[in-house]
Amino acid sequence: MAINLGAVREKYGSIYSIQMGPKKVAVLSGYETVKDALVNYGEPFGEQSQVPIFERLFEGKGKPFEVNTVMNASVANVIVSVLFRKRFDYQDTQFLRLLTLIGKNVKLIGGPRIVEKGTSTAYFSDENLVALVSNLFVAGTETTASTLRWALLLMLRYPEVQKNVCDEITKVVGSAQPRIAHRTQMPYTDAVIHEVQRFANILPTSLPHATTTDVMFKNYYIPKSTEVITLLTSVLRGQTQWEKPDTFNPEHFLTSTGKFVKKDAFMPFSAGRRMCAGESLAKMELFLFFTSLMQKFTFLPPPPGVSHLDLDLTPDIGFTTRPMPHKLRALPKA
Ligand code: HEM
Repeated sequence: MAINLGAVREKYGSIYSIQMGPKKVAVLSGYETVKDALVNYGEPFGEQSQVPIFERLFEGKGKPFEVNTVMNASVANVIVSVLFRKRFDYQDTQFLRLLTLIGKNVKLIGGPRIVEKGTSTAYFSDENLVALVSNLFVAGTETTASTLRWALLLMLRYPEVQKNVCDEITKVVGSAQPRIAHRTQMPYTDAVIHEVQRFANILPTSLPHATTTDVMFKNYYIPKSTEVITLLTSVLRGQTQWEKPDTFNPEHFLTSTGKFVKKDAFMPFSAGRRMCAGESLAKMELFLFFTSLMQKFTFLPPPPGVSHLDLDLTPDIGFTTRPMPHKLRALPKA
C-alpha cells in the first residue's frame, strides 16, 4: 500500500496524478511547485476537500444522535475504496443493508459458535476471492468503527481527557488538516488512542488459531489440528502489566514527563506471524478520524440530565467488544 512518493517524483517529475481509491489525485511536489500553487494560485487550489462524516455531524447541529451507522459507513468506505476503488453514498440502501448484516453477524457469532464449511485454499478461485474480499471488509470495518465508537464514548465519560486532547490538537495541528506526521508531536493524543484500544479490547479472544503439528508447550502436549484461542483480554487487562488494568487511564502510555511510552503488553492486533494484516491501516484510520473529529466538535452526553458519570461502559454482547447503543451530541466548534 505504501507508495514512496519521493521515488515517484524522481520518475515522473514534480506534478503527476495517482489513483487513490475512486479518486484521481494530482500530486504536486518540490518547493517551487508547491509554493507556486499555494501562493500564486491560492484561489484555485484553496477549496477545502469535503469529508462526508463531518457533513453528517454538522447537519445534526448538536442534537443527540446515534453514532453507529455513520461511523461504520465512514470506516467501511475506507476499505471499500482500497478493495473496489469506489465509495458508497451513506444513503445507499444496499450498503446500509450490508453494514446491518455485518453488525448482526458479529453479534450472532458471540453466541453459540457456528461451524462453517471451509473454503479450499488449495487454488485461486472466484470462491476464494469472494471469501478474501469479504473477510477484509468485515475485519477492516467492524473493528475500527467499534474502536472509534469507544473513543467517543470514553471522551464523553472523561471530559477532562477530551479537553487535554483538544488542547494538544490546538497547539500542534491548529486548524490545519491532521496528518500522520503530527502524531509524533502529540504524545497525549497518541497515549489516549492506545489506551482506548487497550480498554476497548475489541477482539478479546483474538481469532481462533489451530496447531499445525503435535506440540509440547510448557509441559502440555497439544495434538495437531487443535483449535487454539489466545485471550487478548488477559494481556490487555493483565493485572501485572498495568497500573490500573480495568480503568481508562491514558497515563499507562505516558512517562512522568508526558512522553509517549510503548508497552509490550499492548497487543490489540495480536502478535507473531498471524497478527492483524491491517494494523498499519487501522492505526492511521484511528489517528486521523479521532483527531479530525476532536478538532471539529465537542462531544457531550445526550440531555436531559445525563451526567458523564451516568454513562455505562458495559460492553454489548458479541464476538467483538462494542459499546452499548447510545446517543451523543456533537457540538461544532466555533
Ligand atoms: C482497530 C482495528 C483492528 C483490530 C483491533 C484488529 C485486530 C485483529 C486481531 C486481534 C486479529 C487476529 C490475529 C491473530 O489471529 O492472531 C486480526 C486479524 C486480521 N485482521 Fe485485523 N484488526 C483491526 C483492523 C483491521 C483492518 C483495518 C484490516 C484490513 C484492512 C484488518 C485485517 C485483518 C486480517 C486480514 C486478519 C487475518 C490475518 C490472518 O489470519 O492471517 N484488521 N485483526
